[in-house]
Amino acid sequence: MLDLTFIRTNTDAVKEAARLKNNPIDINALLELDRRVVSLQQEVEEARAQQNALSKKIQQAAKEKNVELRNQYIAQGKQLSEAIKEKEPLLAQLQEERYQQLLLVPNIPDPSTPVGKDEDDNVPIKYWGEKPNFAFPALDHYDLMQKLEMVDIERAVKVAGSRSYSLKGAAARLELALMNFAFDRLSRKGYTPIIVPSMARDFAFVGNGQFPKGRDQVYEIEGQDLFLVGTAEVSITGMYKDEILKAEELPLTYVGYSPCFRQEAGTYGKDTRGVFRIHQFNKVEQYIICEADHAVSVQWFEELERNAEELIQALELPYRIVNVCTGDMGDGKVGMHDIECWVPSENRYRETHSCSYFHDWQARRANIRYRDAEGKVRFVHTLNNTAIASPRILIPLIENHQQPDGSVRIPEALRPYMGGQDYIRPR
Ligand SMILES: Nc1ncnc2c1ncn2[C@@H]1O[C@H](COS(=O)(=O)NC(=O)[C@@H](N)CO)[C@@H](O)[C@H]1O
Repeated sequence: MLDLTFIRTNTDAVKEAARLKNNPIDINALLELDRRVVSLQQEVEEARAQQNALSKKIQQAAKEKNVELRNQYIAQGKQLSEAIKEKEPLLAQLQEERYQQLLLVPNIPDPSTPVGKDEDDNVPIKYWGEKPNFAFPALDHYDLMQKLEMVDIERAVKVAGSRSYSLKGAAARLELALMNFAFDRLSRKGYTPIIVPSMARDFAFVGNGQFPKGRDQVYEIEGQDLFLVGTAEVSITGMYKDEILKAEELPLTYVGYSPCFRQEAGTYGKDTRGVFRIHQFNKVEQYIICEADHAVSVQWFEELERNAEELIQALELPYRIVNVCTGDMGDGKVGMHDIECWVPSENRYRETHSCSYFHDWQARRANIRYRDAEGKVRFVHTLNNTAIASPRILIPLIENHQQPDGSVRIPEALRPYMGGQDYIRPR
């Protein structure tokens, strides 16, 4: 959410941001509604002020035993309270409408963000690693996982419907190994490990930016104010709602973990093979709450990205980084980079990580503030990046490290988390 004063005084910049982000919000209508709220607010406040003045006059008239005048004032007072009683519900309704519209206003993208319509317009900014050159007929992740008895989709679909899966054998161990590997590396950097609720209340999704717009992607728990999170990011943002942190407590650096649940509405027929796009997965998440300073946010954005690169390089996976364009980045982001790992079977890079910074767009929605060095209360800045999301990461991991004999090499960095195992071999 943006500050209303900012929208009033930077209307063109906000309209441009909405245009660039394919956001249909009508800023003129919002400002018209805002003007109605402000003027109605003034009317109610004036009426209240008159009421106060009147009550003093009533007391004065009573003191002077001027019954005539006192009754006149009392009658005026009655008219005023009638007027206020009629205006207040309308004011409350217009304020709620204005708030709901404010939630739909996008953040202003950083000038370094490429202008574009969708992911095809994202701009590659870095490549790392040698793509494997297989001297044998390489298999895709699903064939490999089936041959190595690492997955059971049929029975999972029987239990949970489409886009479900079970990880078996080495894949089940790989997932936990990867989660631990990510937790270890980030804890060593001083990030606080935290395993957060995967169910959260409505306000956490509003604060994070998933509601109201992305509601169709979220599973709801019938009859309760509880929804399944699509990312630990939602729970961490919600944790700090309405808090005022001390400057010396910042930055908060979390390495979070949660199962993630996503409806994937609108992706029918996309990535239906294997485990690329599923309804439930596990993710280790990097999350930062820092002071409200652009340069500080950019520093953390760069650190979060470097952390993920370190993990991917340790897994020996070729990847590239793309600067996500305005049309693909979503409402809340100021800047966003996706990391895409090489998937040999598709002969292209596929997204495995997403790194974003928001300035105070989330903090304003979740009302997360801090008292700065001068004692001024300000909204914090928030950022997040994927550390490891599985089973998505298993796809490049298994495909890139497959061997001519059908085995899969486990990268050195991961072996300590796999009981020292070096290869996954067919039985
Ligand atoms: N439906 C899905 N199936 C499998 N993996 C997914 C799915 N949706 C997202 N992911 C994985 O989770 C990563 C992060 O998801 S994201 O929506 O892009 N970004 C976030 O959730 C942020 N909180 C950063 O992690 C993706 O890059 C991808 O690796």
